[in-house]
Amino acid sequence: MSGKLASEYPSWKKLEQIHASEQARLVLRDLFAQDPARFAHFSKEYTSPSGPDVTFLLDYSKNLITQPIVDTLLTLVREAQVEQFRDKMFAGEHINTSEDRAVLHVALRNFGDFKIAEAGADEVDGVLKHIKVFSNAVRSGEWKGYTGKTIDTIVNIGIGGSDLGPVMVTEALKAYSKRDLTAHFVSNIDGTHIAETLKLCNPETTLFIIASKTFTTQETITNAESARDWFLATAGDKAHVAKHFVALSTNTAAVTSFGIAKENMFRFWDWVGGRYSLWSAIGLSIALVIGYDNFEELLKGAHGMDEHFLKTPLEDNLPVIMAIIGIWYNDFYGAQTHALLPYDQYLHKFADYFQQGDMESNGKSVTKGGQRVNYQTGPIIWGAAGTNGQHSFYQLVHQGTKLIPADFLAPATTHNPIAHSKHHRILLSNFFAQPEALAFGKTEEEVRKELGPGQTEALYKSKVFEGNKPSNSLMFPKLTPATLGALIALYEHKIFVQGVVWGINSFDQMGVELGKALAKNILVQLGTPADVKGHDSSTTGLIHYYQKHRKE
Ligand SMILES: O=P(O)(O)OC[C@H]1O[C@H](O)[C@H](O)[C@@H](O)[C@@H]1O
Repeated sequence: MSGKLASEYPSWKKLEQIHASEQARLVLRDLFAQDPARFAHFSKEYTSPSGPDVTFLLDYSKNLITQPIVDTLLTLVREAQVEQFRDKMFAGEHINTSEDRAVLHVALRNFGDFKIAEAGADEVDGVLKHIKVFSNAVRSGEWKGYTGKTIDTIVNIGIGGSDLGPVMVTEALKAYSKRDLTAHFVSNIDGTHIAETLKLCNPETTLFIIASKTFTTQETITNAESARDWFLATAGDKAHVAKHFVALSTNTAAVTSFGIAKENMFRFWDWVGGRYSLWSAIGLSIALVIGYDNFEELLKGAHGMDEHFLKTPLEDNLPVIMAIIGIWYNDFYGAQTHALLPYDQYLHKFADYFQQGDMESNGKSVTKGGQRVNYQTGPIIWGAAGTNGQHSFYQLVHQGTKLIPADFLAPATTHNPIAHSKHHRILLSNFFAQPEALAFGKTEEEVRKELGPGQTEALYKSKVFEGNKPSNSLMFPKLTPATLGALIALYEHKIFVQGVVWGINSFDQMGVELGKALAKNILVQLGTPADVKGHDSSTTGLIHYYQKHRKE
């Protein structure tokens, strides 16, 4: 984030040379054969330095790396001044330069530990208390709807960072949820999303949570207005809105003008980026679903990782290690994507969540100093929960032409040990088998031996697995709130490190603006063909087609 081009660092050139000269020798079969202690050399166990117990194992031995490569990548991290920028972030310096803002999601889970000098950082505790009191009141049934009934349904209306974090975490921690409180999440402007959700709700027992940092997002405000109309169609009196609508926002004026009382607004601050906001008031739906104490465990688990990131030497620093491995493939091997593959059904939204977390952060092509980069920045993030992916896209990962680095994640113990954990043992056998198959493959010799003579050459060849496909494996004892908090923070800091090395601003999102502006312009032209002006022939043709075929 110094704004310098990463390719100008001496170690970048060195890494290019190493890649060119060593690539042919970076073969996992050989690397493991040469070093029987490779696992010990390239794996680390994390233990939370404070707060609730969190441990996990990061095995990064199945990567196309050697110690000199790791050392050179760490030098790159030093040359890019990652440690200095990390310290600036924790101190509240305005490292989001384009918006002149601090980047302080770490302050939301700090519990008075690090000293942070930024307006609002001292208000975090007050908001947490507000979340605690409110979520307890709703969960206990003390908070009543306008006809005196207990709330049994919550609907979070938000999009992007005001949706994905709560969705991912409430799914991930479903085992901790209050089963008689149903949670829905409405994000899409497509009326189908709110309409189908409202069919499942009773206005007397539903609480709407309007989650929007800016409170100006078109999707969220439109959905919130439709929800309010639906509610008032039954409730009648506008005064009842106070019992059924709360807001999570930084924009008090817009919240009150929507009709939500000030005391029903949960605040946060401009130094919380949308995609880093689940730790803030945006987490209210999480606290409602899993209870405030579990929400606090999530935050404390993340805080432990913050401390680890802040205080651990680079060579043992897990976010740094994951970041440099990613850079190695992204920038020197030309890998375009990175797959997140949790072998845990509860984590089925993990990749969706980090699509925004990573791609909105590091999807930039200009440095902080305004120079066009001459290397690859953020990877395409994708993935799905195992074993589902094995039956759809793993074929390409194993035998396709692309290099797809992947992270495999799994808990040692399941929350659902049905059939004496038979399911879990089968799940884990796949979790162990896939990285092994990717790394070591199957040689033609092995295939020939297996099939015997007399087969076509094409058949022998089609059954060869080249192997040498890299992956990280991340295993933890059980998916607890604190463990999840630590895992999310691990990836957040990985993204930070990569952004600093690439010299980009990971904390703005200018790239989403153009489409928004064009859509606004088009919205007022949708009436008649004569209104459609100023577009290329393709866009004009598409709008005309719509105008010809619409029924309403
Ligand atoms: O929370 P809001 O202000 O409604 O913003 C919701 C989302 O809007 C935009 O799409 C931004 O790019 C996202 O980062 C943000 O999370």
